[in-house]
Amino acid sequence: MKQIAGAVLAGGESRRFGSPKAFAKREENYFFQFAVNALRPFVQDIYIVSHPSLVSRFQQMTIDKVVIDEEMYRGQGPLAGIYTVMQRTDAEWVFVLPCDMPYIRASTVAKMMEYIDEQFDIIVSAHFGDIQPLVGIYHRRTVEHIEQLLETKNNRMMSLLECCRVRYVNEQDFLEDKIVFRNINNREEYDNSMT
Ligand SMILES: Nc1nc2c(ncn2[C@@H]2O[C@H](COP(=O)(O)OP(=O)(O)OP(=O)(O)O)[C@@H](O)[C@H]2O)c(=O)[nH]1
Ligand SMILES: [Mg+2]
Repeated sequence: MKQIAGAVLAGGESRRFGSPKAFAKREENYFFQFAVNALRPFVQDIYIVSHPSLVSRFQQMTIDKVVIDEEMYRGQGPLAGIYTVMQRTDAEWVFVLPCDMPYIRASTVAKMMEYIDEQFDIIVSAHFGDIQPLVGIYHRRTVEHIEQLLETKNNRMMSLLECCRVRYVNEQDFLEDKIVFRNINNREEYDNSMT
């Protein structure tokens, strides 16, 4: 099997949520743990990529690698997180998940991985037209494009997708419960999803 690393993006500021989303809870687990647990069976290493203020908290809670966004691009969003993990790993592919999808499943990760294909640079979830760049598998060859975008302060994930060969995995490839891709941005979404 191709070498693959896991990246859990947890370097946002959770401004809308009001406290670090990675440490919000669903049942007995912290949000970031759902991403970690979903990736665990399939990847060699998992990198939690966050920012300096959260590092020690993560380190107390996990055996996985906790890294911070490269200083040069800190504050530039998820692309900076993916860039950082690609600098740390020599894995050919990086499976990216956000820290705020508390219904994500290992079975979803497994099904996405079936679409890894050297003809593509990126495999991305796009169920029912809902493109989820943060549920995606990125080949390390994309790092050059990522770097170019970050250099020019273009931080949009969609800009990366536009300049790469992307396999959009949709509901015809495999049917997944919509709840799996639910991400939590604010308190209202949290309250609605927990009740
Ligand atoms: N490593 C890293 N991850 C990020 C960065 N910005 C956002 N993320 C992560 O990307 C995912 C989606 O981001 P958002 O939903 O915007 O979360 P957020 O930025 O923490 O929240 P807001 O401040 O409300 O936008 C979350 O898992 C974030 O932790 C960043 O600069 N670096
Ligand atoms: Mg944000």
